[in-house]
Amino acid sequence: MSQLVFVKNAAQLITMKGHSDKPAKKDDMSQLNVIENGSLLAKDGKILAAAKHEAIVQDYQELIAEAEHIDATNKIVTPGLIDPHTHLVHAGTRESEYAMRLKGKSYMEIMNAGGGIHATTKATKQASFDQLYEESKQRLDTFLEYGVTTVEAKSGYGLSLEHELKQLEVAKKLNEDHPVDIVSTFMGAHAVPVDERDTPDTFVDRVVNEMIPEVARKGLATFNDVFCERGVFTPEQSRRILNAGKAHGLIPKIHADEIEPYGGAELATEVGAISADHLLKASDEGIKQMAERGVIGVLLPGTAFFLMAEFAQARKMIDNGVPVALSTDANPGSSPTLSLQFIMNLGCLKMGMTPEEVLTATTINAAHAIGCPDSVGSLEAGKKADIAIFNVPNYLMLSYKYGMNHIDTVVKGGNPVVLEKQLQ
Ligand SMILES: N=CN[C@@H](CCC(=O)O)C(=O)O
Ligand SMILES: [Zn+2]
Repeated sequence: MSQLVFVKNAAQLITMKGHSDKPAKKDDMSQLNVIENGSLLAKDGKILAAAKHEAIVQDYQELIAEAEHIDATNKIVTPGLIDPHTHLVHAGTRESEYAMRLKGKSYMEIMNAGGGIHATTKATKQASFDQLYEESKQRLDTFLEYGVTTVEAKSGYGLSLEHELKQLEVAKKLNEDHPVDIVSTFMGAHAVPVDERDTPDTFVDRVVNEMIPEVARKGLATFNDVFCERGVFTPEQSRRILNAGKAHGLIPKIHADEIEPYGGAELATEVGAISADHLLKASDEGIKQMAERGVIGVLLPGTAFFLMAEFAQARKMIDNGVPVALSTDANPGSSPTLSLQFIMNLGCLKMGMTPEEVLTATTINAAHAIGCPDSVGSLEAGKKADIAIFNVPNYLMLSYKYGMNHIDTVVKGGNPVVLEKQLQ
């Protein structure tokens, strides 16, 4: 028997229809395709129809009679949110570094002294598969409770073949076991390990010759990422790593221009990256090139907020034609939040984005940034029935009542997985 779910009478059904072929940019980022008093019928995990309530009732009477009903009266319905940049799989926390930063130490000072990414690498290497799985699963549960149904997850706290594979295998198993879908990125080049055997260049050799081929052979990642930043990997080393990934079928992504302008946005364009992420200090030339080549800017305002740094110039990027997506950057050092709703708030309040643009940036543009716009990111017939129902009467409320979890119900692949939570 088929499984039928009927989400009915939404005050606003925000479909995001019409942006699945290419990411939305400029004014198109404001086209949400909202249906007032909308309903949605899903069958066997896929969306059958999303339209005005009366129209669906007329066309699908018999199926509706058999369906499980979810009442969305006075609520809004959006595609399940998508987080296109997380460091989901890691062990431990770094609250002592947070306290140090509050007293004036910088993120890079802490990392150069052996903390930062190195501290989480040490904890992640020591953690068993099961411990990593359990810690990461709890984060995924929270993502889901906040309306996120797909996340990208990077490795990068192993920094050796064995431990990078362990992180990616944990992500693979979680993808199999957990309702949230995971798209994996290999990020062996997250830092040069504090290990006397390696110089930066010999470590890059290992990433290129040892790790990338094995990750690709095992089919453990779709994307290949690098932390291109002064004191971490140079643009030349990053180019080498991203091109090596491409040769093995891994699509380039890049941590670009986070701490200082370093040519990361330009390199993303040159290597044909699907996205350049962070971009707090991206140059005007880099922004222009990204717009010309359609490289998605994945902006991470939680990181700027938490590092007390300047925010990326989202307004300038959007006005110049860069398709923008938003993400938590969830990680224990620079952005320990799991709330993509709060990131949307920061997009509006700190980066000059509109409530419409932040919805585009966390649904269909985020889907494009991780290569799955054909299956998720909008409420259109044929796509996965990944649905977020928020306990607010209109989408402006998501931005207006900031810092809260407005989720009421989450449907994943046609299954109600978070049910009727009270407004918190
Ligand atoms: N900047 C590089 N990597 C992460 C932070 C990782 C960490 O501090 O553990 C980021 O995207 O912000
Ligand atoms: Zn990151």
